[in-house]
Amino acid sequence: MALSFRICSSSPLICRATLSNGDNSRNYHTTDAAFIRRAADLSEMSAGLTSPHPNFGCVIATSSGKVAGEGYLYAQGTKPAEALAVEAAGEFSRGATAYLNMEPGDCHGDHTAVSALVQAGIERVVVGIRHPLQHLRGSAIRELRSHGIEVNVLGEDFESKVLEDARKSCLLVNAPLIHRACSRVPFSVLKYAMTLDGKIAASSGHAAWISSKLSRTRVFELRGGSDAVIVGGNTVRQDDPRLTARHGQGHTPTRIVMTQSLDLPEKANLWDVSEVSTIVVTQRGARKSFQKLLASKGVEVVEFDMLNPREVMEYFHLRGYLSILWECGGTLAASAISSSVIHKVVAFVAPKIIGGSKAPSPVGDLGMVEMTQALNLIDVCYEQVGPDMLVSGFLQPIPDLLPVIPSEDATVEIDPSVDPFEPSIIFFYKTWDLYGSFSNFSPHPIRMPYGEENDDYMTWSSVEHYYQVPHNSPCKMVSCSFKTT
Ligand SMILES: NC(=O)C1=CN([C@@H]2O[C@H](COP(=O)(O)OP(=O)(O)OC[C@H]3O[C@@H](n4cnc5c(N)ncnc54)[C@H](OP(=O)(O)O)[C@@H]3O)[C@@H](O)[C@H]2O)C=CC1
Ligand SMILES: Nc1c(N[C@@H]2O[C@H](COP(=O)(O)O)[C@@H](O)[C@H]2O)[nH]c(=O)[nH]c1=O
Repeated sequence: MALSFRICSSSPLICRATLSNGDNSRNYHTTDAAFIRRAADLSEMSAGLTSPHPNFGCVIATSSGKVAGEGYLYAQGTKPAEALAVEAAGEFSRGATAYLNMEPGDCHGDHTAVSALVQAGIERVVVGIRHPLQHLRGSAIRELRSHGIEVNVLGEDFESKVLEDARKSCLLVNAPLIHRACSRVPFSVLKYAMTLDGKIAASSGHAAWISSKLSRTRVFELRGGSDAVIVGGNTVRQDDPRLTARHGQGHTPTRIVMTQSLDLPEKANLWDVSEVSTIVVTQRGARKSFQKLLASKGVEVVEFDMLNPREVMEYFHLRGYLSILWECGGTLAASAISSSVIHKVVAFVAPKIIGGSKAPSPVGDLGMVEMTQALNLIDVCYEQVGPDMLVSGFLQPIPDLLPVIPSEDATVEIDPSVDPFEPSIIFFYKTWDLYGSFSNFSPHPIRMPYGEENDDYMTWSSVEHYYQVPHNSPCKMVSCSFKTT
């Protein structure tokens, strides 16, 4: 059975989906699957810009299978995909079906997405996946149903191979958020370019360039879709990289350098933070004078008692980072894989041979001695990019939301033996949780009275800014009158 999209320019309808042969229920599933996939594709158009929110896409289709309107969330804080789609569809929304790659995050009293669908007269909503965050999960679906709208969730209300594939595309476009919901580290992708004989540089360390220009543009896109790019100290010394996204649009990720020695050059492209910030993570106490030099250039230095990929990733998870692109050499890559923080691998293989028994390879020592120990990638994809072959796959599967996160109605205590009010346990607010505005890293400002008898108020950009105020400052907290905006 085939589904085709035909462009129609004479009306606000964008295109028409037509089905050929097959029985009705299969047609029904195929249509739903195709529109859900389209919603997932749309949602990915703003990858990197919506973080820490998910990528949302919405397609409004009439009962005759015509697309009446489409929308996707452009960036954090902009109009929801659902509102844009019903605006585009206009009167065609009445009685239509809305396809959403993900249940809307009906967050902190903001009902814009649900209201837009209800007010537009949508009759049925098909949802690819429920919202992965526990406190948002199920609320929008319940709200829509309370307005008499039929809501179908893929994998819950009906199942078939074609719908399962569509659901998978919804999991893929929001893999970073789903990992956030289920683990304590950001979603990490290890990317490298290697020659056909498996080298990521010549034995001299020279690596510019292995992959083609077209492949490197794809890398810029990957960077643009990530919250941060990370390299090891040796890559900074060898390559003096910029690590910017230069594909001409969108977001540029934070650059992170992981170095134990802090033995880095005084001048480097990464120390130019005029357009993008750089964070250097290092061992506590390493080269204090160099730390000062970096700070004077505007580079943030974060010291760790135990500098290893897991500690570093847990730290960036707490800072709200959703996705990290590892562009390091084999030494750090091996350490990151061994620490189980790499979820996906993206390799550009160039049809070149450089040779050299000492030339570096993409992954250093993992301590494996037999081929049976090799890590097998799953969901592997192959794509030709110019002269190169792009091979990608997952080292860890995307957690399946169905069994891992129960719906809000069926929520049970994860560990009933842990009492959240036990005094010895400290719980930190996270930006994406309920009351996330109290997190140190939330961008919400806080406002405090300046003194006991003074009507003046001081405002700090975030809780972290407030924390940085010296304890003996007259600005210190005198009463607990938090006002978050
Ligand atoms: N073709 C490609 O895609 C790429 C090629 N390259 C090439 O690879 C070569 C560099 O490879 P490589 O030396 O492996 O570089 P890495 O980027 O892996 O850097 C290794 C360094 O990372 C730092 N580090 C911090 N913590 C750890 C840890 N827990 N485990 C391991 N390392 C840690 C150390 O820095 P420190 O010594 O400062 O303490 C270490 O020396 C260069 O020739 C470069 O051109 C690099 C990236 C991609
Ligand atoms: N040599 C090599 C790559 N090398 C990676 O790209 C970094 C340089 O980035 P930039 O300075 O922003 O252009 C370098 O430090 C290393 O991490 N990448 C690739 O896609 N293909 C290549 O052939």
